[in-house]
Amino acid sequence: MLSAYLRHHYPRPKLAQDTATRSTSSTIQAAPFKTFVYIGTLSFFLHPPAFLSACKEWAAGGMFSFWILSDLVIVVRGLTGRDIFYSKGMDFLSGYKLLNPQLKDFLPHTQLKEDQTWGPVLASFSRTGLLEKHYATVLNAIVACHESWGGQGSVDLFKSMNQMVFAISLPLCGCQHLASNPKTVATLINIFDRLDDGATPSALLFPWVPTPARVRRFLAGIQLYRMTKSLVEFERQRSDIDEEDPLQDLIKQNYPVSEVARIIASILFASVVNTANVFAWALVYLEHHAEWKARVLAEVATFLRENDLENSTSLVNAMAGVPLDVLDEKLPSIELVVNEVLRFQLGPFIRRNIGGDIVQDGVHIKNGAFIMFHAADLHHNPDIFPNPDRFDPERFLPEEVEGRKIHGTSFVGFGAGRHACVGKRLALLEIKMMLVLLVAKYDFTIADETGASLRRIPSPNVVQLFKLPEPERPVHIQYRARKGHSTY
Ligand code: HEM
Repeated sequence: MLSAYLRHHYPRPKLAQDTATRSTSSTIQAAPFKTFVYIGTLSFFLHPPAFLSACKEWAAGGMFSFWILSDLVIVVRGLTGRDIFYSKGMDFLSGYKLLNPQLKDFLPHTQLKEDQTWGPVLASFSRTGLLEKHYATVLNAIVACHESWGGQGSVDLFKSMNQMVFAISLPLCGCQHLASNPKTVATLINIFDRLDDGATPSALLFPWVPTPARVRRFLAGIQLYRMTKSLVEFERQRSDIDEEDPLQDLIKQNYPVSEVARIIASILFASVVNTANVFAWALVYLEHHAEWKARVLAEVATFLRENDLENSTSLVNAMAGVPLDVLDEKLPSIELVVNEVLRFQLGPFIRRNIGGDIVQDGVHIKNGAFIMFHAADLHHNPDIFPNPDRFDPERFLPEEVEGRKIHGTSFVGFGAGRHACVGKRLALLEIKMMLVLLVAKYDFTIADETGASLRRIPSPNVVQLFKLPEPERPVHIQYRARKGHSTY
């Protein structure tokens, strides 16, 4: 009711003179939105993705700006926008902190020096050396999920992939001790669901109001702190200390427990949200494009055969013996599909300009302003990706990528520039492991929640701006163990 009232009183932006009380004093046209001194542009908070797409339509390819509380956000567009966004002097974290209340609470609080970032600490958790060390544990975590599915049935695809990636990520985040107990894993998943719940920009409004979702998040935070505290105490007493262990590193540097909890939480968020949803979307797109499904399955069959995994007495043991480099090189088609999924589904990114005023192509961005750039400005640009609505993973064949270099950075599925994703290799390896074990054990199809085949690719439900969305309606994976499948 409230949102209907607000929409009635503050309708979609129209092409008109700015009525905002503040002006950007730049050459970027300030959006003609109702702007409130203490809130900013109200319609942004009601439904951020809908607001942004309405603005894009309104601004017809041009740049526009709006207010979040007392901060100006400039949406930079096109290739000029890309150049501004990926230029020097852009702060990565303060942008996400501005808009994502969940991050605001869960990013480390320790003050860093001017030129420091959390990147190296976070990157230390995504070293593939860790994956090598925990290879068998990761494979066993996938198998444990399959065992909970049984030989035949149907489960919610996005939910179960989230559970699977969560279980894989725990040992890689230094929580191998917690990962070994399925009950603890279930509790942690529940904590993260509650932390994620209600993590929309609207939570920035009236943050003092204790809505049920906020109370749940608060309690989940305390529970996570307690679990991390016992983890840190356990790790402190361990005698078999491993020099390469990033959690041990943090403990040695005497980070407070609350800070360790926040670092582990941010790593788990970074590694789970995108990896799980990308893999789930990839299976959905494959279901819709039979020729690609056949191609991916054929590659897995060849991989199993070439590595003598087909008739192994224990697939997990045999697969743990396949070097990660081999996994990197093989199964190229699923990588092409993952890139194409990201090209379709990725949303906006945000930064804060802390490097002084910028003037480029007549656009003036003041120091301190936030800037947003939508991946679609590159990914759906027909000059860069001809016929952009067509699903065509071959766009990512090496020769095609080479041909696009004349455009500069054209694909940002794993980010670009100084904040490119540190977990890309890890994510692709995890996706390949999940794919191989899935195909080795099951025949599967993707269906809607009633069990009917998908007639079209489901619409994404874009609730959070910086997270790969899930579909509007649940999608299921229907599976049946293959006759004579490899034993785990
Ligand atoms: C398919 C899965 C993944 C996708 C699509 C993905 C995508 C991205 C993108 C687009 C960015 C850049 C964001 C920006 O420019 O604002 C990024 C950054 C980052 N990603 Fe990923 N990511 C994935 C998996 C992972 C995993 C598994 C980890 C960790 C273990 C991870 C850790 C990070 C970190 C720490 C950054 C920030 C780097 C920095 O601060 O410089 N990501 N990722």
